Amino acid sequence: MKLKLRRVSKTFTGPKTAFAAVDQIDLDVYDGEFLVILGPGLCGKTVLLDMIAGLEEPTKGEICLDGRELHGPDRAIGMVFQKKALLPWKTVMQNVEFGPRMAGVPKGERRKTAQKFIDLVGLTGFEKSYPHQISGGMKQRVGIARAYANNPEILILDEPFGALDAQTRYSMQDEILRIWKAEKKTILFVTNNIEEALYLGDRIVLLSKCPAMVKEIYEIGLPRPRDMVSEGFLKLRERISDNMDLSV
Ligand SMILES: Nc1ncnc2c1ncn2[C@@H]1O[C@H](COP(=O)(O)OP(=O)(O)OP(=O)(O)O)[C@@H](O)[C@H]1O
Repeated sequence: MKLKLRRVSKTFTGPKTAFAAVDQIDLDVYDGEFLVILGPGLCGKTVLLDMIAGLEEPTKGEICLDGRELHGPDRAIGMVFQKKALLPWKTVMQNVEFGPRMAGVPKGERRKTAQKFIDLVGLTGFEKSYPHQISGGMKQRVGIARAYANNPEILILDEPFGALDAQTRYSMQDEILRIWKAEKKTILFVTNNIEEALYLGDRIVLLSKCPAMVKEIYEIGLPRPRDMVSEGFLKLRERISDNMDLSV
């Protein structure tokens, strides 16, 4: 077991009100798996991820990585965001080597690491480009390379392809599977899109509407690459769709 969540809850308290965003989530994430967290819009997915990433402290419950309880951000956990993740004044290379640089990795070594992941995400030749000079899909590739360059044990991707056009989104889904197979790191991938969840995940954790609770966990036994119009895929899509709370 890589990551363990036990009765993790988050309530935001204002001067007069309390708002429960996440309610008693129990979750086990296996080493090396591709786990998808699926839930309707505004159900509390980002709040849950922020707690795993150490950006928010749970109100109750505990989060353990390899048996050790997490408090605050941890280098073992890397994040790829939907947008605004890149430093606009830095080149692709500088963005990817930023983490290792902050960690004090010597220049030669961090260049080598950054180049490896730039190549892995298919951006060879764009090292000197700035974020405004590349497309949305390419920016997400840089975000993925940057997260991997920090050598995390778990990668969290929060709706990373949500802002991309449909065609780019499909190709990025294949890319992330290819990278996951090559690097063998545990991935926690959040989406509100059932097809995307079914195309990618070893398992899908379906969350309820806010406050987020685990509604059901699906083991997706379908072979990869998955055929989105196969009978198995469509049946599972229907089952999940029937079980998914409507957005807000
Ligand atoms: N710091 C905060 N203070 C108060 N309420 C918050 C805070 N952060 C999030 N919330 C509330 O928690 C709920 C869940 O938000 P969250 O961003 O986790 O949803 P989500 O499932 O990630 O949404 P989406 O699918 O749109 O990305 C929302 O109603 C939001 O307003």
